Amino acid sequence: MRQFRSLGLDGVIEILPEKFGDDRGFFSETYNARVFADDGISLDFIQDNHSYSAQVGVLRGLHFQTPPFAQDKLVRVIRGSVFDVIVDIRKGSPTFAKWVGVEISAKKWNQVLVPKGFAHGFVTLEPDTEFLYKVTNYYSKDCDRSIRFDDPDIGVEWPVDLSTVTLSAKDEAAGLLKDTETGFVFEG
Ligand SMILES: Cc1cn([C@H]2C[C@H](O)[C@@H](COP(=O)(O)OP(=O)(O)O[C@H]3O[C@@H](C)C(=O)[C@@H](O)[C@H]3O)O2)c(=O)[nH]c1=O
Repeated sequence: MRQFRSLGLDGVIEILPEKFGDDRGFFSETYNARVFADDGISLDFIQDNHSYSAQVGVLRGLHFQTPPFAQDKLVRVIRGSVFDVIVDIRKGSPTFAKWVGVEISAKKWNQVLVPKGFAHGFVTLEPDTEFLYKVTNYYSKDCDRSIRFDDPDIGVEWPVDLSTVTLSAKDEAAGLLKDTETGFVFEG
């Protein structure tokens, strides 16, 4: 039985897909549209992504795409573990700039649904971490945005030494939430 658990922000949920272990190994349905629909969630995933991070402390984020390329993301880890962070960036939302964090790991076999209107990031807690996710819109370089992972107005408590994290050049140069346009209508 698949379990859904709210992580405390509107539409941000943790999913625990069932895993059937046997002598051969295991089997798991990692996505089933009907099960999501039974829980009132209808999403059209059209792209699958896979990132590999070699070291502990690789920090990717905080990312989102603006309309018309805004994305819902269903994220999971198949090797290693991450501390995953989701931030409400919907202007006017009662929880604007609030964040939640959850450990996602191959061992826990959990997933997180990150809806449109939320920025997303993670830091690896183990070397050789593989992160997989489904998204409901195509990648758009023009609509791709990054907000500083250590923005004091968000105040994410990353469980790692921030002086040693590995960032992309894009994330290194990211601006603050207050300087980021957020007045979009994130539909669907
Ligand atoms: C995200 C993405 C990147 N790319 C390319 C652009 C670039 O050359 C290279 C690496 O891209 P990035 O540095 O943006 O990759 P990364 O930092 O892993 O970006 C990802 O971070 C996590 C936290 C998310 O939430 C994702 O939505 C995505 O933004 O891959 C695509 O072709 N398609 C895609 O969907």
